[in-house]
Amino acid sequence: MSAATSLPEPYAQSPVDAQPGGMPLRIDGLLVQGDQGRALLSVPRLEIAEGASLSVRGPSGAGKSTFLLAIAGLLKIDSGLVRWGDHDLSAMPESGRAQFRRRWVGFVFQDHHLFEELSAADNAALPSLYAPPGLRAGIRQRGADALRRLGIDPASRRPVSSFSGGERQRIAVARALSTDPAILLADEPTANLDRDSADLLARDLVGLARTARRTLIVVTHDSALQSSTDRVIDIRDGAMLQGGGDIAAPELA
Ligand SMILES: Nc1ncnc2c1ncn2[C@@H]1O[C@H](COP(=O)(O)OP(=O)(O)OP(=O)(O)O)[C@@H](O)[C@H]1O
Repeated sequence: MSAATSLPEPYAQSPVDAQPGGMPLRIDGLLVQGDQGRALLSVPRLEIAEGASLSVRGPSGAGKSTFLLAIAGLLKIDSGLVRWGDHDLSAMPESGRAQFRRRWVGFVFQDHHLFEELSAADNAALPSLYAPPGLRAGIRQRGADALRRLGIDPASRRPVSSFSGGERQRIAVARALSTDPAILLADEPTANLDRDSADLLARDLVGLARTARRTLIVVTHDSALQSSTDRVIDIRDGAMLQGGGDIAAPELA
């Protein structure tokens, strides 16, 4: 397995790019409840500027994935506001949230959610199935480019079931990047990588947020990734502890 290499070109330079930049996030009084009505997550207030990057940390079971799923529109929000730019997820039905996700969000799941029988390139290009015809070739191309830069051969026809854990993780990242998302959300994106590959991926993801003004939020135990993002917040027992409030994007040099 070759080490991950850097992602040198800002994604904004792609010819199919239709994204003006990232999107600011505003959360107010967010509450997510579990099946029995137990409070799984409470976030009183959080504002993140477009182009800012944020790490979320906390012990197992604290509610980190719940936070990510809630701001991706993958969970029903019981009360409060979750708004990306002008898009109020908390007021949308599931169909509207799904549309929003396909258009604006790249999501790296903790367990990758790959299609085992498909190749790396087909997995990376999956968002093209839902995209308007005019954007499909660009998504496929961008998925293949991201795979190559992450050290995976996009020409391989092997099913992803035969790939290692770290390779699968990078395929999941390439898929999230294939649509050039305004918002990139990733659950433990470096968990299965060796130190060098993890550092390169961290640098590239944070660099992408900065140069192309994408909004990046990662759940991570990786202290190197945490320290490369603009802010770190802690979630414990379903509550945001510190570091909330306003998170600004850094000025470009
Ligand atoms: N639909 C649900 N109904 C009830 N409880 C739930 C539901 N979904 C998640 N939980 C519980 O909510 C808590 C938070 O889960 P979550 O996956 O957000 O934790 P996490 O911080 O991401 O943990 P890890 O680091 O282990 O992945 C856990 O105790 C989990 O079992």
